[in-house]
Amino acid sequence: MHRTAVATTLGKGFLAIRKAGHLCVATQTQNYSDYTSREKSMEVRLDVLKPGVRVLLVDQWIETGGTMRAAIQLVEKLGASVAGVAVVAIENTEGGKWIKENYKFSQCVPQELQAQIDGKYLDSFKIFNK
Ligand SMILES: O=P(O)(O)OC[C@H]1O[C@H](OP(=O)(O)OP(=O)(O)O)[C@H](O)[C@@H]1O
Ligand SMILES: Nc1ncnc2[nH]cnc12
Repeated sequence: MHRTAVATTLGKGFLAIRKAGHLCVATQTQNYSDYTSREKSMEVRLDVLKPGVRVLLVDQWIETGGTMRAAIQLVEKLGASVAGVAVVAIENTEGGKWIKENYKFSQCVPQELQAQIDGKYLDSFKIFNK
């Protein structure tokens, strides 16, 4: 949902990378595994990403980094380039660190809340226990 808001705010086009099997046009597929350790595939239509196209990858959360790394591979396999990675939250994992070290990166969560993100529990959730 927020991906489309980001595209609109930046005045750029939006392209969805989807769970495999949902698109009815020719696609490029990328296999990957995420925090569930299950084998998954994502895909993107073939006719948009090409050399010269710059892509800002947007997602809510990076845990192992498997999903974002697969999206990066998909974009790069088609010859486009990753302009940056923007997420709401990123965990301080090996995969998370790799993304931050290798790509222009932005997250919404401030540094002082990082320990809560890594613990997967925000103090603000406590209000729901009242
Ligand atoms: O870094 P990783 O270990 O790969 O995990 C991150 C992915 O997991 C979450 O998606 P989720 O599986 O909850 O699916 P959804 O947000 O599309 O419902 C999140 O939005 C990322 O896409
Ligand atoms: N949206 C999310 N919230 C918490 N942990 C996650 N791990 C992967 N995605 C997540």
